Amino acid sequence: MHNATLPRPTLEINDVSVSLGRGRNRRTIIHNVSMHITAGEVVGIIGESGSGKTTLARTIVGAIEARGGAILLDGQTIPAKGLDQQRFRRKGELQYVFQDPLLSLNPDRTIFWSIGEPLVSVNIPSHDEVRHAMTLARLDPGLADRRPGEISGGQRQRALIARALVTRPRFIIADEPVSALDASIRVEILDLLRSLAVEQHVGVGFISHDIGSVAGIADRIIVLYRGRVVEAGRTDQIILNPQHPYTKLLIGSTPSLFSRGLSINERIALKALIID
Ligand SMILES: Nc1ncnc2c1ncn2[C@@H]1O[C@H](COP(=O)(O)OP(=O)(O)OP(=O)(O)O)[C@@H](O)[C@H]1O
Repeated sequence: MHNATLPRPTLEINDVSVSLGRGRNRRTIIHNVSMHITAGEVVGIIGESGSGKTTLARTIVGAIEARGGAILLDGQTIPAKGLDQQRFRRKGELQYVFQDPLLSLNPDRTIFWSIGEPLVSVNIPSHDEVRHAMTLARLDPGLADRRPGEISGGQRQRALIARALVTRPRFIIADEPVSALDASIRVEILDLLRSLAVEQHVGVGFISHDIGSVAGIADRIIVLYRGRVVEAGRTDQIILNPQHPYTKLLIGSTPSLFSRGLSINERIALKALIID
């Protein structure tokens, strides 16, 4: 049921369960997960490898059908399948950024083509729309005619973010968007995602196995463990006063820089010093 007390616009994940695999191998990967993301905030979703982060992300964006529960945008259930779902996805209000830009960008096409592609089903992408998305993603519009192999890894990640931004989404789910990047580029992408939330009022779901990155960018954190939310709260609360043993373990291995009352921007800057 929609929670009437939530501020809007809000993306709500309501008691969602997901089962994957066939026959005897079928098992439940996500167990009754509830969470929400409000426009203008970054919500970190943290968990170790295999905890179900990608499955949850793909379910939120409609690539996997939930077994139970609902996903709502502004109180309206997002259609789980069929034409209604296609119609919803075409509007591009909810976008997904993958970890690996090389897998997501067509190697034979220009960056311009890849960024404009999500618009193709609605209209022919204009130069202005693509340039605007590139500018928002802090990607030099002069790179529009290059192929993915002709730009750097950081630029490719920005191209992927521009591709998500071209439909002017209200929510972006970014799945390990910085894991494959060098430390300094990682910080730039974290800063970019943070700015999209604060300046463009986009709601960002930021998925990572790295508590340092999540703590550097998120307003709130959700801790996923074996497909269940074991802890959720404001970032400083979770970092300074973790309750669940698994969260304690995650935080125990992270330097204590976060416990000194630093602002998010200071944390993002410091992240450059403590990564890896
Ligand atoms: N199509 C599938 N069929 C069956 N099991 C699957 C399928 N996809 C994922 N799983 C299982 O679901 C569990 C969660 O996987 P998922 O990729 O969501 O985790 P994750 O937290 O994103 O991990 P990582 O950080 O390594 O990407 C894993 O045990 C995985 O083996």
